[in-house]
Amino acid sequence: MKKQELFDVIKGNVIVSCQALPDEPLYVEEKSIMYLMARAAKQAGTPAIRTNSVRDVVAIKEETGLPIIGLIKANYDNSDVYITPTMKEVDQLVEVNTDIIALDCTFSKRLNDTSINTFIREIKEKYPDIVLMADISTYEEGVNAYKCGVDLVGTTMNGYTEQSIDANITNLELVSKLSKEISIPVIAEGRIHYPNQVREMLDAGAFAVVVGGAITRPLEIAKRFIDAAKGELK
Ligand SMILES: CC(=O)N[C@H](C=O)[C@@H](O)[C@H](O)[C@H](O)COP(=O)(O)O
Repeated sequence: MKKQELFDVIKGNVIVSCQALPDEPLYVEEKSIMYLMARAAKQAGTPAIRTNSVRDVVAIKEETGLPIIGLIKANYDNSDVYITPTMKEVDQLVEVNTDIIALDCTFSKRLNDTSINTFIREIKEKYPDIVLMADISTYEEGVNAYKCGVDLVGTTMNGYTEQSIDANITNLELVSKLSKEISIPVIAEGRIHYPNQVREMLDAGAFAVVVGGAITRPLEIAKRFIDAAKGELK
């Protein structure tokens, strides 16, 4: 799907993130089962799916035919960045026709101390038509990614990096601030657990909202209920 068409279908909508890492209950070694989560999300009306790994991109595309925001989580020594951290993962996602490629665009330490600006430039040189979603954790990182020419900025990493913990800004505030400053879609993503938060994010300026664990991670969902029974309501 072309960029404008993608933007048209996701605008004002909820994108469901369907992810299960090897240490999670819904990860099955032999075969991806996340396409079943994606099937449910499609029936509910989501216009796009965010997912991790080549096998889930392929399985979910085949099942739903929906556009995919794809990423590959990969850990490297001496690097704090794990969402599509190198060209190797970008190549793999391009190979399976991922519609939007999500990558960490924070200022966290990257492999061989490379800079995010250089990495974005290299990706755009290699794949001029690529649509990139920058997963950021702070306002400054969002503005920087925008200036580097990414197509969308998401608050995915807010609260997960040292610099964002220090910045102490909620996703709602971040969305509001960024959407006033940059002229590309700002996607609200990360710990959106209740439907009313979706409305708040859109009212704050979010172009679209990604909801993951609250829909597709049963362990996380069950734990919230169990914790509530113990008086630990979050
Ligand atoms: C921080 C990180 O690695 N986030 C990942 C990015 O793709 C996913 O594990 C999250 O599920 C996704 O961002 C959606 O967020 P939430 O599951 O909170 O709705």
